[in-house]
Amino acid sequence: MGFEEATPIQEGTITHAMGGRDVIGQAQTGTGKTAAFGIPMIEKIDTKNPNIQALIIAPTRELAIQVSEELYKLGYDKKVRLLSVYGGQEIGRQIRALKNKPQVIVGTPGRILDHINRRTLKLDQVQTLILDEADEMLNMGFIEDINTILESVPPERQTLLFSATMPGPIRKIADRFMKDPVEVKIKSKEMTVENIEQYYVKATEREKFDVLSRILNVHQPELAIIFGRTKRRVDELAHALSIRGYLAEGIHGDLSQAKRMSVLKQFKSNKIDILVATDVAARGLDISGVTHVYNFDIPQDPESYVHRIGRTGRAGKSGIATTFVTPREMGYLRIVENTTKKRMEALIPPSSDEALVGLKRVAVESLSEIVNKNDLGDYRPLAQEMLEKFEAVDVIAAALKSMTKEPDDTPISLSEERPLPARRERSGGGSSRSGGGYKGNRSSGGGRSSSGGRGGSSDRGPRSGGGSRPSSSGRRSSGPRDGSTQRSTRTRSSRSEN
Ligand SMILES: Nc1ncnc2c1ncn2[C@@H]1O[C@H](COP(=O)(O)OP(=O)(O)OP(=O)(O)O)[C@@H](O)[C@H]1O
Ligand SMILES: [Mg+2]
Repeated sequence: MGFEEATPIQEGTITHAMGGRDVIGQAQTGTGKTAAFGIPMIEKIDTKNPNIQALIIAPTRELAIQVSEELYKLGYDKKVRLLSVYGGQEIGRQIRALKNKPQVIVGTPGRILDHINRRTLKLDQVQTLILDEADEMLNMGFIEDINTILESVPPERQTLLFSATMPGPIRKIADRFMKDPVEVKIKSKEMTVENIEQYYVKATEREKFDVLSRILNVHQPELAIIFGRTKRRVDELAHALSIRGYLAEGIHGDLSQAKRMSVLKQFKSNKIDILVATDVAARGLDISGVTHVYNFDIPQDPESYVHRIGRTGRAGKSGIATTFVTPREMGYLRIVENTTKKRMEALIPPSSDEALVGLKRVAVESLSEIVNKNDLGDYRPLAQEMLEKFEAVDVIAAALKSMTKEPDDTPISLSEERPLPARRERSGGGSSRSGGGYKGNRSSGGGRSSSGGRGGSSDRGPRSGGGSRPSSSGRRSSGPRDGSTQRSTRTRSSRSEN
């Protein structure tokens, strides 16, 4: 795969895992945790044994697909048979594929459970169980599903658990599911990788969009991800950006699986420059070349911030993260900084003149590129003709002028998002969160109709915190990512979300 040396988390965990120990691995985003669990897992597979020998559970469909792609590469020479099972894909096809004796299964909790219930997935020979992003699966309320899945896996298995963040309650999972695990935590001063420059921009809710477009014109990101708080927000932002001429598409949990995959594919192949996303795209996704991450809405908790900005600056590359904060939300900014142990630098929003400078620079770049291609054929005689009439510098200036995309002020409409409830800075840092309650408990989503008026539904899991957290109101959305869906009332269609 062209790797030259092991990353620290790989160096720290592979030997233990090969020795059969249970391992908890924590390291910053983009530092190769997939291969850290993937290599020992693949090494252990007996290719002559037709049974399922390893099960990897990931929180989202996109992640399940991506992890299986990386494992496929790792197991390619050994000819390990691998299958991914996730919601949104036709179950009949998966059932047929399961008959081809895969040895490794990568899946999302809901769909794995579905197959267990249909008796189409036999896990009694599993020797390695891996939980990727275990804390997110807690956030999403998958704890009971995971419990049930674990009952179908032999207790003498090896268990590996990996994530960039490990809030306290994850230890409970470890106590419950793991045997004397080795904990490998790659120590670093900060929770986020050094090669991500981190900025914040103070702007009111009304100013945000124009400030964003000016910043985009100055930054000229090659590939950017913009995070919005709710599904509606993401839809509106993607639409508004398209109106202003940016190549942007939205991705969130209400879109069909086919749409989610096609948007990601377009983004990976540079057909769109900007991916607008809810937290669905925040975890684990490894898209090379993401140069910029924007938090159009500041995330509600520090872990989410860490994962969101970790979509850039991966595998040693550099990246820039910019977080918008409304004046009332400054407390959240401090909470994030206390947790990550890293100060964000204030970014002064560029003026429209400065944004124009950025646009002019783009024109210069594209003109230079055309010159360098040296494919001007019959344009040259026309150029000669013009040069007889005008000064060369004027002709070039005119060309640049006509190529410069003047800042677009086509009106757009964006529903106002209420700021997060005012929250004071807490001392101590660490895994600071409100209400003392951990957000992972599905049944603790009390007070969920208390913040009436906040539009759009969150695309993340349930939250506790005594109703102080924003929650979905009005619109009902499906899927376990929606905190408003109580376990007991969970429908089949919501199950198939994952
Ligand atoms: N030893 C290595 N040398 C160079 N690149 C590597 C190495 N190991 C993994 N990579 C690459 O680094 C990128 C990030 O890896 P990966 O997605 O596993 O990160 P991660 O730690 O799981 O991040 P996250 O916390 O966001 O899930 C991938 O493209 C992967 O192929
Ligand atoms: Mg990962």
